[in-house]
Amino acid sequence: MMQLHVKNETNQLKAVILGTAESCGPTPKPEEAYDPKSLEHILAGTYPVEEDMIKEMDAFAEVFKKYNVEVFRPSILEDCNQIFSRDIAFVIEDKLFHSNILPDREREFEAIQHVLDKIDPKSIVRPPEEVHIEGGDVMPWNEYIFIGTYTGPDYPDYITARTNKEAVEFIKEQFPDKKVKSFELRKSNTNAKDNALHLDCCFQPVGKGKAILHKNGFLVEDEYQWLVDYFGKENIFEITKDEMYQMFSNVFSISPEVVVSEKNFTRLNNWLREQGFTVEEIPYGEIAKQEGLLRCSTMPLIRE
Ligand SMILES: NC(=O)NCCC[C@H](N)C(=O)O
Repeated sequence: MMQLHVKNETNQLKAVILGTAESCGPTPKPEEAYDPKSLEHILAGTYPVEEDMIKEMDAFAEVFKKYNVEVFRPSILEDCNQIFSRDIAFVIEDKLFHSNILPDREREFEAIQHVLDKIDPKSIVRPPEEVHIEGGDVMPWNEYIFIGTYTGPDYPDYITARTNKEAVEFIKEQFPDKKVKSFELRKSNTNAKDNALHLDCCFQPVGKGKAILHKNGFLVEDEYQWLVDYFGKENIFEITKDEMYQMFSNVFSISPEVVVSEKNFTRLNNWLREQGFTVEEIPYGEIAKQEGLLRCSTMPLIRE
């Protein structure tokens, strides 16, 4: 049996699910897009092709190999986009939660059954139907759990709003000893630069107490300010609107010392190195066109 263990975003990674771009299907029709950045590339004729995305994910898998991380891949479903494993499930402490994801993406979960079979069924939790939640919005951070949400009355109008207020209440009930801190995110179905699709699209902790952050991703200034005060201004790398769009906050920590990042994120990668991190740079610019990057492609199962 596999013993799940995830307390935060950065402890030494031992086992992870990494998505796959194999058999991800043809370019979607505009009406099939479920995020504005994919839509933009569908309309411009620049939507990424399978072969290029497979190469990018292979490079990511190589980094895991270098650091002796055990990697599981989803089984391949025909013509199904399975790149973003992060959202379909998430682990907090010793429990794996089966996300109530966008219905268009529900199929992706069945492809990790071979991993679920290794886990004690008592450790697998399916939230009730009214709880909408995706792993990109959930970040365990030691005594805290950070959650990105959207609670406006127009929630049903946003295909980009994935985690609702029922989810925040549900996580609070599941972890009464943790401090659950939620953040209202800015949503746009049509403009990717004004859309924080998930919390990890505008914020992510790195190391033991630093963070990457973008102010405009947050709807409530006090909530953004809470993060600045919690981490300390000197420990924050504030990214621009364009850098959020490029997915700068969606790098991925293998340990408190090692961060996997996109090779063209020069300003961020230099800052990380100045802070003492080892930066493993890989190409991920094609996958970025689907409004997800490295954190989105992974689902950690065990961190030390
Ligand atoms: N955690 C993430 O931010 N995941 C990225 C998911 C992108 C995908 N195109 C979606 O809209 O669901």
